[in-house]
Amino acid sequence: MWVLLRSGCPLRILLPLRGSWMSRRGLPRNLAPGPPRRRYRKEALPALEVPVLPVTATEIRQYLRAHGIPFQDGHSCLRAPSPFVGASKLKDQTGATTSFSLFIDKTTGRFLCMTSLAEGSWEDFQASVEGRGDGAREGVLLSEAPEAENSEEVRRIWDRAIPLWELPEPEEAQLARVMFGLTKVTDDTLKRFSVRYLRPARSLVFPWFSPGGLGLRGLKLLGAEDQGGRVHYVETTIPRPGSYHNLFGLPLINRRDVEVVLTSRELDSLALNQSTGLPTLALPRGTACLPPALLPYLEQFRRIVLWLGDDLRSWEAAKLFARKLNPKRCSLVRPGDQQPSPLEAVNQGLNLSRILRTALPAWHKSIVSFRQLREEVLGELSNVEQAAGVRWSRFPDLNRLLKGHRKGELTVFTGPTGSGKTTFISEYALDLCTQGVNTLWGSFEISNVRLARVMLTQFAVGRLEEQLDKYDEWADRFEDLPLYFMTFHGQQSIRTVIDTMQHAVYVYDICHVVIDNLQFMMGHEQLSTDRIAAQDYIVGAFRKFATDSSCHVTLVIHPRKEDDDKELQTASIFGSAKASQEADNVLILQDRKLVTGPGKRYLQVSKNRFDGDVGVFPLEFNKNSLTFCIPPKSKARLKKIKDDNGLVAKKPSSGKKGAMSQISETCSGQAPNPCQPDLSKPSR
Ligand SMILES: Nc1ncnc2c1ncn2[C@@H]1O[C@H](COP(=O)(O)OP(=O)(O)OP(=O)(O)O)[C@@H](O)[C@H]1O
Repeated sequence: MWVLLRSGCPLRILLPLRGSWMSRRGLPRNLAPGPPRRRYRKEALPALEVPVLPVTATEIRQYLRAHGIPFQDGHSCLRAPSPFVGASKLKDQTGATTSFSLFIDKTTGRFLCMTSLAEGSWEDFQASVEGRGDGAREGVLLSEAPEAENSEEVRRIWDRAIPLWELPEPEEAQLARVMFGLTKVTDDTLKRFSVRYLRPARSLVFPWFSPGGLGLRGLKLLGAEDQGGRVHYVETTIPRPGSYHNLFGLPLINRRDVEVVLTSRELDSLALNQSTGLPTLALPRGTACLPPALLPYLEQFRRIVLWLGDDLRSWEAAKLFARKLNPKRCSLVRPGDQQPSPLEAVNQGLNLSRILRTALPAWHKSIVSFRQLREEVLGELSNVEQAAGVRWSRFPDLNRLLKGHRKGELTVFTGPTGSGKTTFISEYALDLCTQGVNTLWGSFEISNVRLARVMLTQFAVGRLEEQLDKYDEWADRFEDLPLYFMTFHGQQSIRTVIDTMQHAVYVYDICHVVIDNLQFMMGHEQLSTDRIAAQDYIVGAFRKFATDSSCHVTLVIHPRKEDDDKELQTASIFGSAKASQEADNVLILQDRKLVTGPGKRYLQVSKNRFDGDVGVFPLEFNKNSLTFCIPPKSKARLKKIKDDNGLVAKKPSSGKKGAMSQISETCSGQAPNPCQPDLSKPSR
């Protein structure tokens, strides 16, 4: 595949840790290519590539009309004649015209020519239309996409893999079928989808063919491990997940097909296609994301059924993806006892066509009745744990209070100047990110390089300065996290920041945005009343974004200047009471070093809209790894706080009186006196 020079930005995903028989890239050691080549990039960090001026669908239409370019309006793209196809190529093998083979994404303006596979940004397209260099107009494409460098490796693995039924030992084939749950999937189905088996890695191999059957672009290896009676699947892709854009099953789609079922796993697609005969496609990275680069391939379908899995996460992903695909053509299969994942349904002997008929339309008007909501409410009630969100692995006490990290919520985080807010929130977000929560960082105060250094240290749980030989290993793993950084530094307008966040949600399926900190969007208002009004407006904008985009926003806000020895409360957040009213959660990093000695902090949850549990727990700081943990020998433990007067629960009880016993919630809801936030520290 070829891309224009300015196009493309990396996508990232967490790969599960691999067993020792795997090389660093997850391939069997005897198949791994020689010493790892180090790729140098202009941008070391996965910074968000946001168009300078975001384009709207109306502007794209106006531009095309103004330049006399005919177009057709599609579900998520506009179709136009491609300037990247020579006249001789305008007929494909079936003789049909391919003159409208350019797909322009209505939200981002990015284009893809389905015939030549040229792609680029809206600016690239305009430049080519106006003949402004890049050679794009003449179809001279400037650089080779990175996956080409993997082609040898891909070919080598593919050639060593064989169809399951050609395995010499029938027992081995049977074992593989059992491990992958394929006992009811026929050889015919595996053959149709060109699935092979790689013996040394004991993995299924799913190919990624170029559209039009032009060759092999990549592979996905699926290994299965037995973990105490449960099968744990391990995926490895070539190229890396960020560039792995395979819609598995695409070669089997006929250009006249108008309906398709989207699944999150290749195995589900096999099962569905076999038992219903319907066209099926599997998403490249499951429920983690639907990259817009795939949307052109889905334009031909008038109806898309999303059957992504059997849990609440799959359901939420299905709703998000339907927005991108145009909800009016989407239906969703709701997870439930009688509606497991497609492969499981086949194995249980269920009727998959009947399940597909129960799919719910994704689109409804802005007013809904309980009848439309009842299925969703049932979903939440029967998956209580998942409804509570993703749980932190490093902060069990946070799970006890907040229960988890949920989409669509707004968390306000505050703490005294220099108390470690950035350091803590970095670990708090990293923890979620390592569990697959696609995260976008807006660090306006400290540079992205410095932030990434803190995060990498926290990720490796130790100082990398002293073990530079391990740097590449950790950096490789870190690079695979679904983590992005906005490139802003210093003051920014809220409009630009929200536009960037919207772009990131669309392109990278971001579920968590961290803004450090709000004061950098406040402009230069001098009067305190203007500052309060500006902050209220900004908080309102983030609140609306979180709800509308079903994305969690964590917003760091400085406290008002108060006496150093006074504890902070909800009312200490700078500005009016709007921030705490709009927030679903309020977290305060209490800096009680005077009482507890250096390094010790307390995290207080002073508002929790999900279930009302508030409380406080101690955190100990490790200066080497820049991480926080619960002090091992401390008698002070998590305390749930009922109200100003008393505790409702504590586990186990605290020893000392003092440190935490006075901390109590005083969420008065009254606007505190406006005064300046503590912005004494300059940007770093
Ligand atoms: N509990 C702690 N004990 C001692 N040092 C800490 C602790 N937490 C963080 N630090 C260190 O203090 C410094 C400042 O931390 P950080 O930037 O996270 O604070 P902050 O509250 O975000 O600051 P600001 O108010 O300027 O935004 C960092 O060098 C960090 O490593």
